[in-house]
Amino acid sequence: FDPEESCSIRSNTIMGDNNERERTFIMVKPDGVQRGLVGQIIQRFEQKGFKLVAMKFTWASESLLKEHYADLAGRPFFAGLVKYMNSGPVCPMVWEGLNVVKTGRQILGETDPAKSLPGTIRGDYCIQVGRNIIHGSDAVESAKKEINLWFKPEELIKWKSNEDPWLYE
Ligand SMILES: Nc1ncnc2c1ncn2[C@@H]1O[C@H](COP(=O)(O)OP(=O)(O)OP(=O)(O)O)[C@@H](O)[C@H]1O
Repeated sequence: FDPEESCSIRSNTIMGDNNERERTFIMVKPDGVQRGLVGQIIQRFEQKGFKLVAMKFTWASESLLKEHYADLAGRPFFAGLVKYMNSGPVCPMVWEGLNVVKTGRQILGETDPAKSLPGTIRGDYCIQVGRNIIHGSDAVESAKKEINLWFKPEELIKWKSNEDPWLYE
């Protein structure tokens, strides 16, 4: 029994070979890591049906974080944001699936945890905007930029999930 072969036969039969879908960049921030929430966060994306394409555990440099948050460089909280994001390791990931950028943001909740509904990650696990435990791309274009910034192309793993035909018509 070759699981890889069985996997590709099933997916090829039902979906064809071009089943690459939208991708988003999700990152557990240093407070999420310190508070032991990496597993819970992964579980929510997995259970929804999204497919993990890349993941690492890293302590991001200030220069990488400044580039990641370049759009916010003029904001008064920028220096504090970079310091917070550089205060410990983070867990950046790439998730794939239909509408994963928009749905991913819904799974995260609002930027400000106080405005996030229970049932969302920020609604359930955190309190303040400056310690909101997770990042998620806000658009398909920014997802592409962020994925390129945090991952090398060879770190994005191509694989076929046996769940595909049970998730998509
Ligand atoms: N008023 C604020 N005070 C402190 N930190 C803030 C404030 N506003 C935003 N931030 C921090 O900057 C991050 C980026 O802000 P942005 O407005 O881009 O929100 P977002 O896109 O929901 O967040 P993220 O990009 O982290 O998913 C927020 O997630 C939060 O950590």
